[in-house]
Amino acid sequence: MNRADSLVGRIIVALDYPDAGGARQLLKRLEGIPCYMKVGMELFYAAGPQFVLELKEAGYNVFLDLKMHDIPNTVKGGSASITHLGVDMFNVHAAGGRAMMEAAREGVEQALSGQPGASKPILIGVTQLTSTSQQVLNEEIGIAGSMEEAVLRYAESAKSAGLDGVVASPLEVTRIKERCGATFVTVTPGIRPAGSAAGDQSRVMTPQMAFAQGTDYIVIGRPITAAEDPREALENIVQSITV
Ligand SMILES: O=c1ccn([C@@H]2O[C@H](COP(=O)(O)O)[C@@H](O)[C@H]2O)c(=O)[nH]1
Repeated sequence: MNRADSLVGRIIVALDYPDAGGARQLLKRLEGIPCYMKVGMELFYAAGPQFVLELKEAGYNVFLDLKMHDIPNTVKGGSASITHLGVDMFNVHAAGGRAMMEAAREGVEQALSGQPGASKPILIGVTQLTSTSQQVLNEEIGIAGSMEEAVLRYAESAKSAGLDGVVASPLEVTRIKERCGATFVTVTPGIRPAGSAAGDQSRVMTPQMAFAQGTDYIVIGRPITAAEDPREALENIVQSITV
């Protein structure tokens, strides 16, 4: 496998569509490119577990981005159900606290104990959404201090609960790795190729810079899905990170 191939597998394309039909059209255009696929709330609530299974049958690695945030017992059950689906990665909100994150991990373990040979999904905690700015964090959400401190607190909490990593912006990756270790996985949305609109994202970086910071996975939606030619947009991103 060359460098470009291995990096493509670390690009997660956000399939933010209102139905399976829209997502299938994009998959057709990206056919043969072995990137990760992300199913979030919009698509999952419309197309359900069946679409996740379809992606798995087509051979994709799948990140199920449902950001669970509920009482520990409920999250444990949700986590077990998601693990039964056979996804490769899923997440919970770190804001749910340590007991909730531990329950998520227990849900995974419980599901795997009934499925010998099944592979363990990467379980990650959402720190601060990449749409959240420093001002919103302090003035609306009411968390004092810097964004970096807030993200690092959640990252440490996720690590102590036994999670595999976190979702954060690429701006925080270096400090997360310093604090939680190089193998603690970072998954970073808020990715914008040079010249593309930030939209509702606040903490953004280019794909090339994000990988240079040491991120493990980048998540990209609209710069690909809203492009006139999504395949060309993805190929340009791949080229930008391999030069
Ligand atoms: O902090 C977070 C957590 C998740 N996301 C998700 O990533 C994609 C980003 O899409 P773009 O179109 O590239 O902005 C989207 O599915 C979000 O739900 C995030 O952006 N930030």
